[in-house]
Amino acid sequence: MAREFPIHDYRNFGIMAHIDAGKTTTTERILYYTGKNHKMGETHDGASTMDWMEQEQERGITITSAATTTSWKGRDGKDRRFNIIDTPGHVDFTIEVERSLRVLDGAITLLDSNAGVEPQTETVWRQAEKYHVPRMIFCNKMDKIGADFYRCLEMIKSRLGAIPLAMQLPIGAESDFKGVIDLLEMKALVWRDEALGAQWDVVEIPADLQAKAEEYREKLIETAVEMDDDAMNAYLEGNIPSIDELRELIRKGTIEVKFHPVFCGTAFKNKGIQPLLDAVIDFLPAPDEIPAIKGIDAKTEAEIVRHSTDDEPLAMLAFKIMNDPFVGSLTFCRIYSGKLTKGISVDNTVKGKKERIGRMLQMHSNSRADIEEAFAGDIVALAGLKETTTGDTLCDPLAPVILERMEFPEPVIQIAIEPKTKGDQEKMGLALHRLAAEDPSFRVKTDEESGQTIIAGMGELHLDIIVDRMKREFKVEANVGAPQVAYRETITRSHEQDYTHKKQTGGTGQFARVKVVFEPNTESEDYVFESKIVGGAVPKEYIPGVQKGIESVLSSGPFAGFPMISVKATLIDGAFHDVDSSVLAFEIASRACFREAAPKLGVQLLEPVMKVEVVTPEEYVGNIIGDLNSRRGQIQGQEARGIAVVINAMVPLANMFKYVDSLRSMSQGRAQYTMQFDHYEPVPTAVAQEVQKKYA
Ligand SMILES: Nc1nc2c(ncn2[C@@H]2O[C@H](COP(=O)(O)OP(=O)(O)OP(=O)(O)O)[C@@H](O)[C@H]2O)c(=O)[nH]1
Repeated sequence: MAREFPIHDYRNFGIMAHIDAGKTTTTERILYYTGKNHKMGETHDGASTMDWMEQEQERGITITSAATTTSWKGRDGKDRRFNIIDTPGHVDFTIEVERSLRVLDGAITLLDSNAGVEPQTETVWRQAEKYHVPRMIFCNKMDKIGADFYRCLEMIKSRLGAIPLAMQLPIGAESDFKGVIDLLEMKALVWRDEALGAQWDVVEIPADLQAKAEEYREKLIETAVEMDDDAMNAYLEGNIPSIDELRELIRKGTIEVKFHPVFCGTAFKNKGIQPLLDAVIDFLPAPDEIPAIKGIDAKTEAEIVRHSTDDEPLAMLAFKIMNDPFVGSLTFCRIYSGKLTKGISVDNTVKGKKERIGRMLQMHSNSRADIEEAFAGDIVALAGLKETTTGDTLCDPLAPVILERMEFPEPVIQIAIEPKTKGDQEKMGLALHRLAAEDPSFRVKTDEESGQTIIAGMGELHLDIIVDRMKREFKVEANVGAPQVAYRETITRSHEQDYTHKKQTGGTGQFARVKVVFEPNTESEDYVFESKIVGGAVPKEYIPGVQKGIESVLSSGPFAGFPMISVKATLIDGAFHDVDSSVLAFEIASRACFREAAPKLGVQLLEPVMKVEVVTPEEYVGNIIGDLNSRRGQIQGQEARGIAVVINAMVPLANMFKYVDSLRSMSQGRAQYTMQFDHYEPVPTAVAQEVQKKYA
């Protein structure tokens, strides 16, 4: 089977919006117009087409597929393939959000034309900015009271620091919104009515808007010609580029993220969607128009690049795992290079495992197609993968590559969690298990002493979102405990300790003597054990007992019971008894030996320190820095990003609880932050004593 569409005719894009801007409505209209839909429904009335799971429809909840494949005819009459990738509504620092942004080549950002750029729009926007995703903007809800296209343009400049390129002007607004002026063609598109699938007439620009249209066309041309010196010089000499030339220039500028074409309409009243789809073809990039994906050779770790073509070896990225009521677990993958055929075996280079490609599906809005083969640029849903989790690379075993080197630091924060009703215990376990499979930075464990379920992750917000998803997606309500910092303990001094364990109460006794030097391991956080026994003072078979004995006592440090890191132990001498010595006796002796030594080792409490990045409008910088200082934070620097300011700081995790709320109130909701674990650092004495009181 050959490929259906050349790669140049693919558009893999997402629709990004804050809650309530109309993402669901717009996506539905797009799916309807792109012809794969047979039914149409409003959101929340129980019949919307994205709600393809029947029980979900009854509850009126939208479950979108991670990616929906459809097509649209360009102005040249030729079909293009669209893969519409779902972007999560929650924008936070979980791995999943980053992944979905990673696999799309371009995006449409929706604005509510009445509200303009809202704080949440800024969040979504900055996230996409980080990944350099080319974006167009659709000012939706032009039919709403208070809708103001021109204010939106202003806010794109002032709030987002971005350059808007108005491609259209609205004709009328609010209940009087009739259609749009196309500033390239200089024609008016007036919709006949508000029904779904309503036609529009292409007419002359209304006289009262002619001057304004000319003014904005000129602005458009001036911005566009900046993309090309020749075009600019020609323009300065009075030569206006042709419409096709302008399209090329705008395409270039959009793909290079120099500016953002802006459109307007109302998804709800079915106006303006089709021109937006034309614009996806005209201005958003095909997979072969963005920089090739980088990776490393799984064997040599040398950097390699994979281009968007079928001719290179297979390489794809798993970006989302979804549970499907019919097929079970589905792994959504984007193929970056090469071909994928049903039945072949591929390498999961991150896990070091093989996977067999069984059932392969392409998801449409209300149907799914079994496919035998897929190509570079495609997004496929694979059923029955066993080992693969979000973020893994699957590839040709003969050309092993890791597309993205992600290191997952140990979780630094944990909370105890229990279901609100006892009956939900099993459901909760299942839900947590699924969520952990999707997100490698999230862990679940059972506390051996208390039997409690403990969830651990990268931060408070991370765990909040997990609990929230459990409620929304798995219908399990849970009570959660207070978040706890994952402290560590270490030693700061060396000491040599001699210890003899002797127990002789009739029958076989126990005997072991060990002499151990304990010292800080300055090389790493690991526990290192070495034996310097010569001449059989401690027979070889007992030495693993010594190593194990010390290791077991390190899991709960003497200061407050936290795991110990960076300890080196060297066995230098000892003694044994022919009959009474055993591995167990040496284990017991070594444990006691460490306990005895502990008071002389200068045990110290360590806390996780987070690398925090705050992105904020300039006016809040002073307050935010002051607040970070009061949290024992150390400011590393600040820099401009667009019109926003990025503040970098190192802050102890213990002082970052509820930071999201403080930041929100300090900045009227306009600043965002991300944080990740950076290193462990000694806790100041006063704070350490508090911790000791609480935990020891
Ligand atoms: N007046 C007007 N209302 C709209 C338009 N588009 C969407 N809406 C309404 O806005 C509300 C939110 O629309 P959704 O499509 O559910 O928005 P969403 O962004 O998916 O929202 P969440 O699912 O909550 O994230 C719904 O009541 C829609 O009917 C529009 O063009 N005009």
